Amino acid sequence: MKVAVLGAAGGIGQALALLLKTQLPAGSQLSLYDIAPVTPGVAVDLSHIPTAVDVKGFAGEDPTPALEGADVVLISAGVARKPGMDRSDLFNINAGIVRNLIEKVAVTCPKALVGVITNPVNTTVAIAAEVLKKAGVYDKNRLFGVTTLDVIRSETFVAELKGKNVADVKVNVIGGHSGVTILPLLSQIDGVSFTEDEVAALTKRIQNAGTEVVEAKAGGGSATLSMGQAACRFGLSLVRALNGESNVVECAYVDGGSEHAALFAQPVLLGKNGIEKVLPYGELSAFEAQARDSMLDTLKADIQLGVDFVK
Ligand SMILES: NC(=O)C1=CN([C@@H]2O[C@H](COP(=O)(O)OP(=O)(O)OC[C@H]3O[C@@H](n4cnc5c(N)ncnc54)[C@H](O)[C@@H]3O)[C@@H](O)[C@H]2O)C=CC1
Ligand SMILES: O=C([O-])CC(=O)C(=O)O
Repeated sequence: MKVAVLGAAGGIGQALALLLKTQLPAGSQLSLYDIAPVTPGVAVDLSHIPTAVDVKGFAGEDPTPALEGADVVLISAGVARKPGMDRSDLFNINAGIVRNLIEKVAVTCPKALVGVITNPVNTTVAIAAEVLKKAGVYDKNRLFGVTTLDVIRSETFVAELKGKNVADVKVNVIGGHSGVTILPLLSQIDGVSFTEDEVAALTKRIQNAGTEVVEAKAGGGSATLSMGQAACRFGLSLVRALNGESNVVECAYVDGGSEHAALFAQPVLLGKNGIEKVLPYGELSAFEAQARDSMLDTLKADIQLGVDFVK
């Protein structure tokens, strides 16, 4: 199994690479790529950790050597927010970065499962899909926007608020990955109930959690460590499914035939070819149904921006 991380010298990339080095199954290969010249050194550093995961690092303009033979590609290359910015403000720089990287994926490892972390995810996944279509290698079951951070935040905040063991709290988050498009399905959590005020406040906190980190870091970037953990969880789920494990389910932002938008985050069953089945997200409360419906204009506009960028 070979996992490639693009953007591997960055805040997310290094945290993710560390977690993968310690948690990938024995015999896996970890391939790190970044334009930053330090990247081979990041790989040497990780290679001193005693696990049976082989790490190689690549820098420079061309990601091809890092992508050769990759089964899973996780992309966190690009710029991060500073206070006062929206995720959409990252579009100008990150759109081109994702397009260029996916062009290489399309040529070098078109069958890989690709997880896009780079923001604005609502748009960068649309860009990735269009680039893969143009190259004639698009398989909607193999492309994912990584929204796992919204899931782990929801689980953490709910456990904190309700005094639960976080290991027992499971939350699905649907929609997209920015502001009002992030919709945690709090009404469905087993054994937990909320007042209307709690639902409103908690939903808002989850939607603004990225900004909470950006402001706390005060110009030093956005979530990197929690995102490293989230991306590791998602990447390991892809690996487990590729290895034939059954019942591997994650929420992700996918082209899953949603009635709501061309790309929509919801739970998916993962298998050897990526998405095995898009799962229904279940019944919504009145609050959630209203929130879902009112996010759709924003989500569709974000997607269209990506489609237009490639055309
Ligand atoms: N999906 C999600 O839930 C989240 C997404 N993000 C996004 O992830 C991205 C990365 O964030 P950080 O790691 O904190 O940023 P960072 O600035 O620490 O790292 C980004 C890395 O990308 C590299 N890079 C830039 N252009 C590249 C290219 N063409 N090819 C390869 N590498 C390239 C840089 O050299 C740098 O090492 C941002 O767009 C951020 O908004 C951040 C948190 C959560
Ligand atoms: O908010 C940001 O810019 C980074 C991000 O996507 C998150 O933390 O959810």
